[in-house]
Amino acid sequence: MKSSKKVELHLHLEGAAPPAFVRGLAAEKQLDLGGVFDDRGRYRYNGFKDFLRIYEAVCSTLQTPADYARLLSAVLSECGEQGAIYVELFVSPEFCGGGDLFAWRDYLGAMEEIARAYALSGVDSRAVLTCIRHLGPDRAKRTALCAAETGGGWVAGMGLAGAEDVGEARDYAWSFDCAREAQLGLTAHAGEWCGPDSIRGALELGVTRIGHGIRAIEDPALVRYLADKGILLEVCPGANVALGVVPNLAAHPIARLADAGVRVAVSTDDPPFFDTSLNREYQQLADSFGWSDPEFRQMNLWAAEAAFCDEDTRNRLKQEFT
Ligand SMILES: O=c1[nH]cnc2c1ncn2[C@@H]1O[C@H](CO)[C@@H](O)[C@H]1O
Repeated sequence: MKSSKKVELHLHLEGAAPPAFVRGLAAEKQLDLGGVFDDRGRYRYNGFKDFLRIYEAVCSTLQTPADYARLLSAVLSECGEQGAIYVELFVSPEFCGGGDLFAWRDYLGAMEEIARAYALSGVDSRAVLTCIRHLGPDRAKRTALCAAETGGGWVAGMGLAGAEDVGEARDYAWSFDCAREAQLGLTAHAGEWCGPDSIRGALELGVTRIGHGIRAIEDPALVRYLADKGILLEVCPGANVALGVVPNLAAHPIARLADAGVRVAVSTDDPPFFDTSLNREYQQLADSFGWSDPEFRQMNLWAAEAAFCDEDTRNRLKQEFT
């Protein structure tokens, strides 16, 4: 498992920031992060809403394009250690210059330079610009404009994350239409905290992938629909267990969804928050469901097919898993 190549489609850039890295930035900037860390230096939070709060405290240490370049370098380095050959990162212009297009271009330029260097060493990546649901539809429009204006290269998609129970997916239709017209790939978080209707709402935005989506399992007609349409679920089992969406991995619906013909691909979401890594996710799936090389190859092939990259990259990735 350890050295096998992997595609990861659901990784929040700030959520992948190692605690030591964030402590270093806070010290440099003389920021007091208060209760962000526990006494062993790990991120501390109590439930999902508190997780979102701590996430934003972590983001407060990331203040310049250079900070984001260093973060991306640390994250892609770890992705490489875990065997990732292609990664899609959720990046939010709201955190990179407050949603302003000109500021975002500076952050993007700094990150693209790092992404190019890692691609040359075998860890290719793309960014999925992510609207933050609990900041509301007007702020999301700014992300959509950043995505539309800077899409086509490293910026390959747009997504929606944050508090899933705030508003309706259709509130974000303008932003998703804007991104679609700019030919970006589309994904949205749904069916992590809210039920099958949240997934139906996300599908109305025209997404080809769902972030999490695991509560589809409660609705057999929806499961059939996802399978028939080839909608891929970006599943993060360790995150779901850590946040208490499912009680343990054995109870996780990933295997039942895959058995029902739904395309699933495993990711780590926010690995240091959830004490996980890609290798750990694979190992735990192997232990819980008896998955081995054939299942992992299939999953990575689905991920390659659903990736928001150009066709040359897709074909190269697919060759790795066929
Ligand atoms: O597991 C998750 N579920 C929902 N939202 C998340 C998760 N992890 C991070 N974010 C949210 O994504 C945005 C940055 O990409 C942040 O708003 C963060 O709170």
